[in-house]
Amino acid sequence: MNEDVAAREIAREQEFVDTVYRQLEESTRSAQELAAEGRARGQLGHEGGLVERDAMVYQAARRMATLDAAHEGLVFGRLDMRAEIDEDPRYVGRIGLRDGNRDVLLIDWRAPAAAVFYQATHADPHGVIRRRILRCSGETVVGVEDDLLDSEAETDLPVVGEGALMAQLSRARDRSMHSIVATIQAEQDRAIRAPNKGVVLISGGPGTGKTVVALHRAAFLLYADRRRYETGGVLVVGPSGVFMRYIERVLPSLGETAVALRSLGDVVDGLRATRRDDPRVAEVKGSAVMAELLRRTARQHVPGSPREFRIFYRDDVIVLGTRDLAQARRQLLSMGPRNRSTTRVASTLIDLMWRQVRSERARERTKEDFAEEMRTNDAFLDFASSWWPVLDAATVLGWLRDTDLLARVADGVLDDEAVRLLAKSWGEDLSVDDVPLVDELRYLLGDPPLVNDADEDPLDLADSSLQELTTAADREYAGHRAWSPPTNRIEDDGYAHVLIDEAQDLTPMQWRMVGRRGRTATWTIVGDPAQSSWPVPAESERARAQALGDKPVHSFHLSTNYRNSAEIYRFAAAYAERVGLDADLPNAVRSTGVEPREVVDPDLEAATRRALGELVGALEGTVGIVVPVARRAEANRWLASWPEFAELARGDDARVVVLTGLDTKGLEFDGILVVEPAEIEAESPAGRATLYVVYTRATQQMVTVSAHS
Ligand SMILES: Nc1ncnc2c1ncn2[C@@H]1O[C@H](COP(=O)(O)OP(=O)(O)OP(=O)(O)O)[C@@H](O)[C@H]1O
Repeated sequence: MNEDVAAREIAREQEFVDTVYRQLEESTRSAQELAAEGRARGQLGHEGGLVERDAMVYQAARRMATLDAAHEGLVFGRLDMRAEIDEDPRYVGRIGLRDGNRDVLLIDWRAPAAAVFYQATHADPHGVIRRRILRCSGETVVGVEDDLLDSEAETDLPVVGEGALMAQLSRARDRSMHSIVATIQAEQDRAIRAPNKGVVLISGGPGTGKTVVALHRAAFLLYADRRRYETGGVLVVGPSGVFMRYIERVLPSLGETAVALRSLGDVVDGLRATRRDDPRVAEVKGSAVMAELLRRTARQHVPGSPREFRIFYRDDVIVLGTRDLAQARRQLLSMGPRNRSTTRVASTLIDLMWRQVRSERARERTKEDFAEEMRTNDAFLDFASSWWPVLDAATVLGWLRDTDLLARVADGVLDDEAVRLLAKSWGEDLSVDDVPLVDELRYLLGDPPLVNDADEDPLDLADSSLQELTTAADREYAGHRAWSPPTNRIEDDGYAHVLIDEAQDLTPMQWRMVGRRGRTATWTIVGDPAQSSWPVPAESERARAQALGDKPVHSFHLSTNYRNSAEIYRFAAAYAERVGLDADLPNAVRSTGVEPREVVDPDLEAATRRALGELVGALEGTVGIVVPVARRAEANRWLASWPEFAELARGDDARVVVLTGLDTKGLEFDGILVVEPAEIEAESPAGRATLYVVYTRATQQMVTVSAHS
């Protein structure tokens, strides 16, 4: 195919793309005019609805064009069909658009009419003769890539290009993930468009597109039933803040903003944790038995609360002693979550006290008189509210810092070693693994009744301190949420759809936490068991099954690795087999001719420096230096002291970064430099799976460096 043909085809497509952008301008102008007119008339009727929609479409398109300008633009696909199906070409884009006559100009990629763009194959062309992908930079078409799907069709359509998929896979990586909307493959498309019932479970080995497929599915669901998901909310959960930042631009670039993106440390509204516990501690905190330990904790006496109350009533001294209070506690706890019973405390105590009223002078009064007097008695009110205060979950978790209390509630639940680890683990701030514990306690304690559903009891302590957990910083992602802001109340925790990425890493306690947010939701769950860093998979499986209840599960499997070069993935797969990981081994399609290198050099620092120099010299994009946790500080010091990399290692979009094995989950780099892989393998019970994850992060080149062979 000569270059003239390619240039001519590009020029033709440019004409169409120009028409699309002109139409956008046009729609906006008329939208603005109509809006102004509507405002002048003081109303927006049916026309007004259309105006607003056009204006929104325009805004969305603008944002997308700037966000992903370097990759695919607003218009990215064209189908030429058999003449008996459609004589005109069909264009597919990130949003749908109509021309002045309201005829379809551009089909939204999520619309049923666009499905054929992804599902047509050589074996089954679905009436498509030629599929074309347009590469744009901003509003300019810079290339076209064609696939002739129906070679038997009589056609004079020219076929240009080498294949868009390979071009996209070979591009240099920056620090964020991109949309794959133009090159979604047929097996991925089936998972993206799966009917929204129950649970869609997407599995597949490393680099098979699980994350991108899940995100495109979120965008698809919002398109298919916008009203439901915008009001009910979509929760997307990934392993870490770094990972969430890595994927965060994909949804907006698909036109979606109504999604809450959360890392495991900030699933609970109002809490944000980034600190990770040592793996052994995380194993204790994540285990399902913590639920029993916390159930006991939530029933404890409030530390430091009064254990007795005395009051003089007429001729009687009334005493609420240990036994009475124990009885009152049992009674209140049997009525449901502790905070919900705050409105019943006064009446429960008054009942017990009234039984002690004996004197004649007192008996002249009725129980109602007595109750009335107590309800206005400051000493009684003070006692009741400090004996049975509204409890906030984080405070109750803090009770476990008391080693006696911890030993009491852990008796028969945790062994001595686990108790010791837990006792040492509490930091100044919450860790990622503390968050599900706080959430568990929130549900055990319950929310205090709201003012308007409480009765007239003066002990209605409805202004819960839980409310204070919400701050502006807690809602960094609030912009992603089109529905009402978080209230931190249990009844508002639920979402209409819950999407879990890297699901193999959720601990049982984390499954309980996300499960509470998806009781009535549909779910998308993606993961790869071989990459799991949780040491007791069977326990996690059980917790997952519980979280999902009896929802029907529809499974999809992805089988092609689009990330790693074939050379790198061969190395990783051989490792997985050698160490006995029961790995799902996908087929890596792209070969670079560059094998991974294993360097052994007693001077680890010099060898690392040399290897890094070679990688940044050979590659255009990012390089990750992956080190054992114990060497992270040292490796950062090395990097800071090497002047030749100072520029590359600076800033949020640095090309070179230092990470631990767990930090690399879900991410990818052009080059990976693994320092002391044997130590990464040895540093945690699931170290082999972690090292397998590390070995599957590079797109182009990988080097390992060890001091000893
Ligand atoms: N159809 C596709 N077209 C272009 N690129 C794709 C396609 N599918 C996947 N990719 C690319 O392959 C890489 C891996 O995708 P992704 O991270 O979603 O895989 P994953 O299965 O979640 O990986 P892992 O489990 O190893 O973290 C990404 O760079 C993604 O953009």
